[in-house]
Amino acid sequence: MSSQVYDCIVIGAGIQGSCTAYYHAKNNKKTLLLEQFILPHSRGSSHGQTRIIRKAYPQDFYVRMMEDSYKLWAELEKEAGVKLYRRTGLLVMGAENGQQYPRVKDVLLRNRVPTVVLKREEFSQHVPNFNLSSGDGALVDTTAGVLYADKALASIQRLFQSLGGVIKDGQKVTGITPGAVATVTTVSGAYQARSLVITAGPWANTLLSLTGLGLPLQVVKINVCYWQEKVPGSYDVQKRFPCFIQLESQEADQHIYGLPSNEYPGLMKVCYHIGKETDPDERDRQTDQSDIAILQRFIARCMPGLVPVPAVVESCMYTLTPDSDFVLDHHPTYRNIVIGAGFSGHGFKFGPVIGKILYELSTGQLPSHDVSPFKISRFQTPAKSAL
Ligand SMILES: Cc1cc2nc3c(=O)[nH]c(=O)nc-3n(C[C@H](O)[C@H](O)[C@H](O)COP(=O)(O)OP(=O)(O)OC[C@H]3O[C@@H](n4cnc5c(N)ncnc54)[C@H](O)[C@@H]3O)c2cc1C
Ligand SMILES: O=C(O)[C@@H]1CCCC=N1
Repeated sequence: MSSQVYDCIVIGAGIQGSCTAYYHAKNNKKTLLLEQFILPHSRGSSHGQTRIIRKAYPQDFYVRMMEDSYKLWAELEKEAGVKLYRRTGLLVMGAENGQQYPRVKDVLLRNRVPTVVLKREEFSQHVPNFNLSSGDGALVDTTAGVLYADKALASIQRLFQSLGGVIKDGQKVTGITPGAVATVTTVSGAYQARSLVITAGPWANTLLSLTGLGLPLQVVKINVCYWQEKVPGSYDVQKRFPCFIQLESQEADQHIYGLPSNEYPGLMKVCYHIGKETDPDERDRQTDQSDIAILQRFIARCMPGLVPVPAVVESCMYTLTPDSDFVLDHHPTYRNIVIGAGFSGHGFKFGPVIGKILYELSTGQLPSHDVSPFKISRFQTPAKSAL
């Protein structure tokens, strides 16, 4: 066992764990970040080149957190000297008389987020090569855009190390002994700290079971599909094509979302916001493609400039809570263990603000945002008894 006692050990070096570790180190806490795989890796939820950043949400609390997150991303960008964000705008479409679109519109306008509501007759002038569904409204959250995810993750880990933080990768955590000084055992060592933060993504429940806790989380595999432009450049970021979210559609109950052609020239990323359940260690054995069939129908109808057969399919995982809101809380039995989990397919953009909140919780400070929507006690299923 290493004789050093860290202020904090963070378990899991995805975006949430890396940001949490960074804010600890920035505040002079001796911090160890443990990761099961050799970094970088593509087996969790934070890999890939791009993610959407937006304020368009149906809940005010997410808009408020995003106000902070945009500022923190800008600080990180400056500190790292790497471009992490590109503004593209986000086109949001959904039934004018539906449940979701009017709520997103109200929340954006109430929070004075720079928003353009598009009239149907001017839609195609602003958004070429896209068919707006009948009955749908459309608006643009103009400050939204693309985050360069892989670059962001690598930059934050580098900044953490430059602040004196220690990363040990290839160190799968196999045991946790809670206590005022907790011990974390990995496949090749044991480490001690006064506080622990568990940010294990799809493996959250595997880790939490080591502390006697289970959360109602469901892990699903997402087919990350890229679709070829029939005419090169039609949906290109350089031509200012926006990101989009189609809230409800005739093809699907869940959102369909897309990012302009960027990382793979001539290929636009369009995905379905749900997938089929998987064991995170067996992700590639989950071969269901029903989401791809939904996307093909949507693309054929609404995006006639794309070939309706995916050109590239990559894999990623969501860890869903029953209400799609995150878990940001203390462990119910061990106060010096803090949990960040269940980011439900929309957590990347919040990385810095989540890192800051988890740092505040683990150092006993009042969190800078209302964390009541993220408490474990909201789940009906009682937490399993502690060890
Ligand atoms: C296809 C797709 C598209 C998405 N699009 C968006 C988007 O546009 N905008 C957005 O904001 N969000 C988006 N998200 C969601 C976002 O990417 C996730 O919410 C976020 O990456 C979750 O990060 P995490 O750190 O919780 O998990 P992860 O990135 O999975 O990190 C957890 C880490 O813990 C490690 N770990 C697990 N167990 C152990 C152990 N025993 N010992 C040591 N280490 C361990 C894992 O190896 C992993 O590296 C998307 C997600 C997917 C899959
Ligand atoms: O978080 C996001 O912005 C994306 C797009 C909508 C569905 C989930 N992820």
